[in-house]
Formats: sequence, structure tokens, C-alpha cells
Amino acid sequence: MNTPASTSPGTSLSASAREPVDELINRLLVTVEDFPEPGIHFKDLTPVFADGRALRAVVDALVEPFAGTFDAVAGVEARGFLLAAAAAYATGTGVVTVRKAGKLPRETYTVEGTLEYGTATFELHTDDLPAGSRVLVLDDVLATGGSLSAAAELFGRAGITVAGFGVVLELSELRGRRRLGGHRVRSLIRA
Ligand SMILES: O=P(O)(O)OC[C@H]1O[C@H](OP(=O)(O)OP(=O)(O)O)[C@H](O)[C@@H]1O
Ligand SMILES: Nc1ncnc2[nH]cnc12
Repeated sequence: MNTPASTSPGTSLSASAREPVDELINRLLVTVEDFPEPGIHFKDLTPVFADGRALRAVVDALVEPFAGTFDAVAGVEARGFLLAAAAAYATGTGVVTVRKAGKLPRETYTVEGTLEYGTATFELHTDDLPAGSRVLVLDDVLATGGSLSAAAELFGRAGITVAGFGVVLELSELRGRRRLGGHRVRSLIRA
């Protein structure tokens, strides 16, 4: 059963129905057992993204606590891209991509990450944002924290300040938050 995160704002309501955003997410997300491998309880948020009201409520709730603290939004491949582009559009900022290895065409910083299922190498263009910029990093799920800690390291190498991390769902038992140092982390629900 999913429970609201302690950092979850009970006051973040979807625009029209006034349904709390955590309830909206819990109603729409689907748990798929043994995907992509045995033993994983996969939390599928695609129904949340497919619902226009839910997508808007989620994006609004993720950016609201960081208002005025960031110059750009970053998305972590692949599902983080959906949130980051929407958040950048909503806040009038630009979007940058933290990509899996081999996808970015120009010079990159490169960091290895260990994830809930497997490992991945993440890359960031060295010149996507000027040093000194402040970036809000979004993804759909915080599990072990391998992806977001790799993103933090990439931005650190680029001299870019991480204003905070925003995720729709935090898998608390995997303790990913501990790998994110002193950064602000906003999760809309915990499971
Ligand atoms: O906290 P972690 O253990 O790093 O896990 C979280 C990451 O895992 C998932 O991505 P996945 O690697 O499955 O890639 P995808 O978005 O391309 O499907 C999810 O979208 C996060 O990016
Ligand atoms: N259990 C999970 N469900 C969905 N996305 C994930 N990313 C890492 N672990 C995950």
C-alpha cells in the first residue's frame, strides 16, 4: 500500500477536482510484479502521465517548493524527461537531459551509477548550462538513489548547483535519499 510522504503537501490539490495530488497518484499508479526481473515490484507511473489533470498536478507540486531557486530543469533518462520538459515549460526555464551513455553527441561528463536493477552510465553535456547555474533535477522514481546521485555528481563536475531533486514516488525501503547528501528532496508519495 502506498502512503503519503511526510514531505508531501496535503494542500497540493489538482486544479479542477481538488483531489490531493498524493491521492491522485495512488489511484492511478499500477504495481507490476517481477518486472523487469524477478523480485522487483515495479511501480508504473505511465497512467499518471497519461492523465492530463494528474500530470499537471504532479508537475505543479514538484516545482512549487523550489519556486525561484532554479534557472533550469533537468530530467533523468528516460521517464524524467517527461516531467522535466513539462516543468521547464510551466516555469519558463530551459530543460537539460541527463542521458544514458552514448546518446549525447558532444563532449560529456560521465558517471557510473548502480540502480535497483543493474547499473547504468549517465552523461551530461559539458556546456549545456553555464557554471554557477542552479538546476532542479526531476525523475519519476527514487529507488536506490543511484540515478539521482549520478546526476548530482555530473552537475557538480560542471560547476552547476543542484537546487533540489523532485520525484513522484520514493521507494523508502531502498533508502535512496541517503545517497543524495544534503540536497533538498521532494517526493509526492512514498511506497
Ligand atoms: O534510484 P534508482 O535505483 O537509480 O532508480 C530510479 C531510476 O530507475 C528508473 O529508470 P530506469 O533506469 O529503469 O530507466 P528508464 O527511465 O529509461 O526506464 C527510474 O525512472 C529512475 O530513473
Ligand atoms: N521498483 C521500481 N519501479 C519503477 N521504477 C523503478 N526504478 C527503480 N526501481 C523501480
